Amino acid sequence: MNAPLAPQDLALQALLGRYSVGPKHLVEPGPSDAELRLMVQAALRAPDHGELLPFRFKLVRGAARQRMAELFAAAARAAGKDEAGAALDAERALRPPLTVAVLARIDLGHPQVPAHEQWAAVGGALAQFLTAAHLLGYGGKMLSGAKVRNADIAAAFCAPGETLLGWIALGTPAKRASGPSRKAGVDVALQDWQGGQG
Ligand SMILES: Cc1cc2nc3c(=O)[nH]c(=O)nc-3n(C[C@H](O)[C@H](O)[C@H](O)COP(=O)(O)O)c2cc1C
Repeated sequence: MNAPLAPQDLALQALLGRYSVGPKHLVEPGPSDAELRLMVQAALRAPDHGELLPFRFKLVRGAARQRMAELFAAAARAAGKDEAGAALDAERALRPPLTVAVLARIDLGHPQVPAHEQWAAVGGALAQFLTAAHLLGYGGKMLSGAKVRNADIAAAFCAPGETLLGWIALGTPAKRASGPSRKAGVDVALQDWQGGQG
């Protein structure tokens, strides 16, 4: 019999088992308000140089879902899609039990923290948010697409100076996700620095 896993091993096992779960595999319920606050607390534990908080999570709930669907449909038409394509895009706004818009607030003139460090903090926050969702038993996937650059959509979600990164689809996973294995990834991502160039 295997020795029981220590709590820290269980946490690591759960961490290594996080895969994105796409909207078509997400069912009700989505996370509660208390769980969402925990997920944002986890996001706030990401490294953030200068504690600039260069991100915001905006919940799309209630009547706002229909408004987002209308914006998605209009963006699809503006991009030259027919009515069937527009309906499909509108459906993307309505399908997940909960959608969370992710916004970046990058201070391009910050005297100590360059933009790339602020973007790193945004990515860290996103990863922590998704991992916390997974640890709470939910599935989710970060999605963007050309619509994040649609002027009407960007204006609807962003305050001045903000960038719309995309939307996290969240819900209960209808099936166990097992995503890409990335088995070779560690050998690519982990290297010794040889002391020379590059
Ligand atoms: C900012 C951002 C935007 C993304 N946009 C999309 C997208 O529009 N469509 C998509 O299929 N995956 C998108 N992805 C990738 C998925 O969220 C996911 O990371 C990828 O499918 C790998 O799956 P995994 O998280 O299980 O490793 C995006 C990821 C990030 C960080």
